[in-house]
Amino acid sequence: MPVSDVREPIRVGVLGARGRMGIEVCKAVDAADDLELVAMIDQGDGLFSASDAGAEVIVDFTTPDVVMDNLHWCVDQGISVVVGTTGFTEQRLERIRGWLAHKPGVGVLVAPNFGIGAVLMMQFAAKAAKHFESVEVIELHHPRKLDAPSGTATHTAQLIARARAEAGIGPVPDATKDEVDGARGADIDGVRVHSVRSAGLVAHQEVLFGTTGETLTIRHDSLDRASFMPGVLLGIRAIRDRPGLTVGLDPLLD
Ligand SMILES: NC(=O)C1=CN([C@@H]2O[C@H](COP(=O)(O)OP(=O)(O)OC[C@H]3O[C@@H](n4cnc5c(N)ncnc54)[C@H](O)[C@@H]3O)[C@@H](O)[C@H]2O)C=CC1
Ligand SMILES: O=C(O)C1=N[C@H](C(=O)O)C[C@H](O)C1
Repeated sequence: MPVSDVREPIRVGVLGARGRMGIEVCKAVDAADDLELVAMIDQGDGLFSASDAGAEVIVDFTTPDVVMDNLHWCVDQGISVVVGTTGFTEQRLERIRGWLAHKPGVGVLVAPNFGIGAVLMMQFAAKAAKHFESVEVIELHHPRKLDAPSGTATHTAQLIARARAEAGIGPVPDATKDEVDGARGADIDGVRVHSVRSAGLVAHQEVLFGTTGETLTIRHDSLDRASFMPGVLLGIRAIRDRPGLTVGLDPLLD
């Protein structure tokens, strides 16, 4: 191979490196020939060790309450970021766009779910949405998850709501009066979302559609956190060539 074709490995830092996802990401980066794990940072470690180590891409799997500060710092340093942490509202995404406007070479990927099957599940749900009058989302996760509903469920509900609005479908029919708060789940843009937490689960979601005489259930199961790694590695490899904000893994899979 000519010398000019040999690319240096991408230098990667991981935030939340001692967490469930962080540990898995460190293993996956370490095992990839074209990536070099240069910084493993968790709570209490300084972010500066990532820039000192020359990280070119940082992966963030931390918590919704710290991720914006982490991201702001990375963008300020000119480091591209792959973010799996949840808690992203449209207001948060807009703030990131504002930071990136001053850093034209920097890319940020925010993906509610890096599982390829989960991305397809969301796409299939968005496609099915206009054909069914009823829809509910049920997400099921391990009991140590800090947030509810999951980022994936929120994103799915938003996609479904947008597809219904574009197709001119009215509200989901529902004559039920809540006798107990929460019995009908959370309302996200008019779509009911139910959160189940149980030992033994990792990350799962069902989207249940219904119309006259038929139902359609679209279900995805992440049985192991290894399921997220192909998507995370894809993001790391792509993000330096995608300046600005990318939301969701979809454009990288096309
Ligand atoms: N987008 C996706 O595909 C996926 C997203 N997630 C999301 O990723 C996030 C992390 O999930 P888990 O790994 O299960 O949680 P976890 O609680 O196991 O790990 C979070 C880690 O972040 C660390 N941390 C907290 N503050 C920090 C800071 N300021 N700097 C550096 N590290 C800090 C914690 O000490 C902990 O080790 C959650 O928001 C979860 O919903 C989880 C799985 C897949
Ligand atoms: O906390 C988790 O575990 C997961 N979080 C993400 C979410 O909230 O959607 C992705 C996946 O569901 C696993």
